[in-house]
Amino acid sequence: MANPTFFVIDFDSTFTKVEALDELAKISLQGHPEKEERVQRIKQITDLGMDGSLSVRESLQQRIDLLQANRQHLQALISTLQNEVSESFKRNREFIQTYKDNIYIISNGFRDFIEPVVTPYGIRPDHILANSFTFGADGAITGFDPENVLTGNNGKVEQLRQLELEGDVYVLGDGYTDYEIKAAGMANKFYAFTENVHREAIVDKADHIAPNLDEFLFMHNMPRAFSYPKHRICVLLLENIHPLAEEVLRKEGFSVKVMAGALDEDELIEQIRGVSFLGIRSKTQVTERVLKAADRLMAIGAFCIGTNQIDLEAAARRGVAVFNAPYSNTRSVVELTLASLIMLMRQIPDKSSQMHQGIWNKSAGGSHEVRGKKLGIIGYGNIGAQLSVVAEALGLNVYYYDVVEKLALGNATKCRSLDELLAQADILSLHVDGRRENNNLIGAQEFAKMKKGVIFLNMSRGHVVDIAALRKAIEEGIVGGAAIDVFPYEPKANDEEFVSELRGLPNVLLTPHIGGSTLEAQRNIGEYVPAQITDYINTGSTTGSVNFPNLQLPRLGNAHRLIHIHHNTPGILASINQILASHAINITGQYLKTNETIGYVITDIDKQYSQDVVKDLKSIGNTIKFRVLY
Ligand SMILES: NC(=O)c1ccc[n+]([C@@H]2O[C@H](COP(=O)([O-])OP(=O)(O)OC[C@H]3O[C@@H](n4cnc5c(N)ncnc54)[C@H](O)[C@@H]3O)[C@@H](O)[C@H]2O)c1
Ligand SMILES: O=C(O)[C@H](O)COP(=O)(O)O
Repeated sequence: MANPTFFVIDFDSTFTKVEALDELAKISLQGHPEKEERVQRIKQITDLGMDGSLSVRESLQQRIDLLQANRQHLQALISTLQNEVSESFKRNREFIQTYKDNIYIISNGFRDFIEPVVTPYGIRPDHILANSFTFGADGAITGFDPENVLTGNNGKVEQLRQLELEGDVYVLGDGYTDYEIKAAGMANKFYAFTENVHREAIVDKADHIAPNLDEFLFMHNMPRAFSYPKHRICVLLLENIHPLAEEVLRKEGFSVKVMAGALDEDELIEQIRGVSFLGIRSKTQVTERVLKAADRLMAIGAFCIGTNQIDLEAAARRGVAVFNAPYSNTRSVVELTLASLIMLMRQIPDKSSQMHQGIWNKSAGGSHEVRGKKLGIIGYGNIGAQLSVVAEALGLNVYYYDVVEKLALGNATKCRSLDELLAQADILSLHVDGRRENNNLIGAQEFAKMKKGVIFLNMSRGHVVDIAALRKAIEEGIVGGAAIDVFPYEPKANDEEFVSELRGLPNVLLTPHIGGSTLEAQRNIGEYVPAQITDYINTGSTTGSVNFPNLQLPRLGNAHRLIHIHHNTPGILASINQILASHAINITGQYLKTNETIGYVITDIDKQYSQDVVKDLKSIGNTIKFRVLY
């Protein structure tokens, strides 16, 4: 900053999360018969003072009269306040220490408790301007020093005037008396500090809103704990993601918007602007068009297993990392698959609906045990393999087919081709992933190769099965029963009708894509994906990403981390290092990994460097994204 700049910071509800006199009331009125009424009354008086509806002097005297406090209570108050320092002040000590000669705490509160709270952070005692209590002979607080300029109306303004600061003055506070300083022309700008309280009347008058100290320091490019304030990171969560995800991400400090259903392409294009992290499930299609419109997108979290709904390649090309939750609902799908196949083997869908119509049809006809039957698993990945193990425990003989080499678990038998599997299975269960090549993997030709009366299940993706061919196979008796959980088109939200050729067919169990929809699975996913995303945003770690090279990074020590994402072309690492060398920068750690699409370079460097380095690094050819972390 060119001019000397002075920072005037309020104490109550700004430096600390709480109003000190409210806290003192809780302590001093302990056991008092009117405690609750008095505490409430004191809070009301505090608010009236903050809004500017009551004079400072009246507000102080009325509260002191109600408090009945003494010196001992003050000791307890100081301990409370030391634990209640605002989080963003706690983490930004470096700013306070660097600018200690330019920072003033100006408060209508009392030096008696302010000084022990703020000086450990580096605030100079002579830069604390506040009131002071008067005490009786017995140690009781009787009032305040009436000579102190801060007891009067416009006290903070008067105090500023007396300081005769020469330079720019920025005021950071949550109350009316802080705004008054700017209104009186004694400050260049007033920042409404809303980390602890959001007073509409004050926010309306402010030049800027500072949701925390991080924002203020970011705006002025001053030493700070976070390179980028977290509340500026916008998260959009769609498709009824478990509320735990929202809770975790909010706690992390991000701004979170939640929407219940899925969005179509155009709707998503409208919503995606400004979003840094998008959370979806299986329904929302993240296409190249969506990614093109995403001006700030850093990461996508698929709060499910499948990621075929996302154009992973296009996301990588645009430097957007994608994460999912493998294994998290695997067990849920396995349980539903097993339950469904038993139901179908006993013709329960029909029996149950007959019962609902009042028809008692007790008969063993067409009903079979699963024990000893051949279960054919198509796709022996995480779900297929777990199904294999649990199904064997039920006495099923497991056969499987996978496009990649997979070792058999337990007593399962590997088939060398899909046809080999289709020809012998009594029950066929699909657990392939939703890659494009699997479109209509099972159609008329495949049904024709199956045993007559086969039980057919699809819990993978809707487009993997030709639905018209399945309907025909059911009508012709090739398929003796089917459980279908996924469909080529699925309703966007619960209020949309489900339309399908499969409705009304005998011994067909239709479920609304709920294979992974158990509270256990959704809770796990709600916790797992936000953890991955925050790790990526906070440290650059890409462990578990499905489209970025996977790099697990050490915690950032006393350094800044440069994150460089580029198209995978030769020579980028050399260019990065040339630039760092030309600026004589000390590298404390460096990591590189590439995949077919992108290269990911992490460089930890000493904290002292000129901003030209950042400019130079951003201008390296083939750079996709660059950010600095600390
Ligand atoms: N119904 C639901 O609610 C639900 C829940 C979870 C997962 N799913 C779906 O299930 C799929 C499988 O999940 P997973 O965790 O087991 O995934 P996975 O990636 O571990 O397993 C998929 C397996 O299918 C194999 N495969 C792919 N195409 C094949 C083909 N044409 N023929 C034979 N094998 C093929 C792969 O090689 C892989 O081994 C997910 O991709 C998702 O689409 C659905
Ligand atoms: O891929 C998955 O995990 C499943 O298809 C479940 O998707 P959902 O979260 O949309 O139910």
